[in-house]
Amino acid sequence: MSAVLDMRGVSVRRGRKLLLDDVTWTVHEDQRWVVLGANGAGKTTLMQLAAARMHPTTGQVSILDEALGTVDVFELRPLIGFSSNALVGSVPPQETALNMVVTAAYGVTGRWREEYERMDERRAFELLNAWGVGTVFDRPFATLSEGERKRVQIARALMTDPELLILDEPGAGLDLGGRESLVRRTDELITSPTAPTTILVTHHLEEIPPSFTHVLLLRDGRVVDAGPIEQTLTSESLTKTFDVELTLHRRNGRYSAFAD
Ligand SMILES: Nc1ncnc2c1ncn2[C@@H]1O[C@H](COP(=O)(O)OP(=O)(O)OP(=O)(O)O)[C@@H](O)[C@H]1O
Repeated sequence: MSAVLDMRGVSVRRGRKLLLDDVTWTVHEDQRWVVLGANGAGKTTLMQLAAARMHPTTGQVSILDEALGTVDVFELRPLIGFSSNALVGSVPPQETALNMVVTAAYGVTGRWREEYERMDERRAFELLNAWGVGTVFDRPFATLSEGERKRVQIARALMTDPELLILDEPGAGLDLGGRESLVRRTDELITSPTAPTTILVTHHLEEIPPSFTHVLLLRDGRVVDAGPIEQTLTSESLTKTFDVELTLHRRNGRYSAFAD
């Protein structure tokens, strides 16, 4: 089984603050991971490393068999689909939904841009349609609802047909129907034969699609536990992670937790 992502003794320091502390984590090709942790636990920092957007202060990160620090990250990034709110700040006000998706391809096809443009646009449009936002393709991204933006961001993350897909809080700000539809679509996506290896960051257990196989629990930059979801996601591990007495409930492959 080959490792898509491998972190060994990874720490990230900013000033006096240790954002990640001695994290060791391996993600294999056929696995789908959920990352859970309280606000400020280090989840987004961990995803920035996994998406080759940041280097560790100490330790080794290897993505798709390339060691960070020895590889051109601009060659690596198109292989990684990254959906994160961190991206939204850099979107020009008039950028349309279609362009949000199509520009993700330029890293791969920029050299042949003139010839590939129509093909790229077609693919982007198909992805928008697949995620239920085909009708807003010509609207400025900035004017879309939160739910529509989330779907456009996922379509963008899939544009380059990535080998690793990272969804950082894709359900944040969605209403109940939007969340359920996202869970269903994500589940369909990741159980398809051509699905990329997927990592999902969430604050809400209800957002975990049933087909996720593994969980990593993070607290204060350290790994509390990591492993197969059925054994690792327990009332005890959640209580340790969130520092609140929690009881885990599981029904039809979906999860929820409540304070005692
Ligand atoms: N450049 C920085 N300098 C100092 N501290 C930072 C810096 N960037 C992030 N932090 C801190 O590192 C910690 C981890 O941040 P991170 O965004 O990774 O957490 P998170 O688990 O994603 O949180 P949330 O769930 O609230 O999004 C936070 O306490 C944050 O304030």
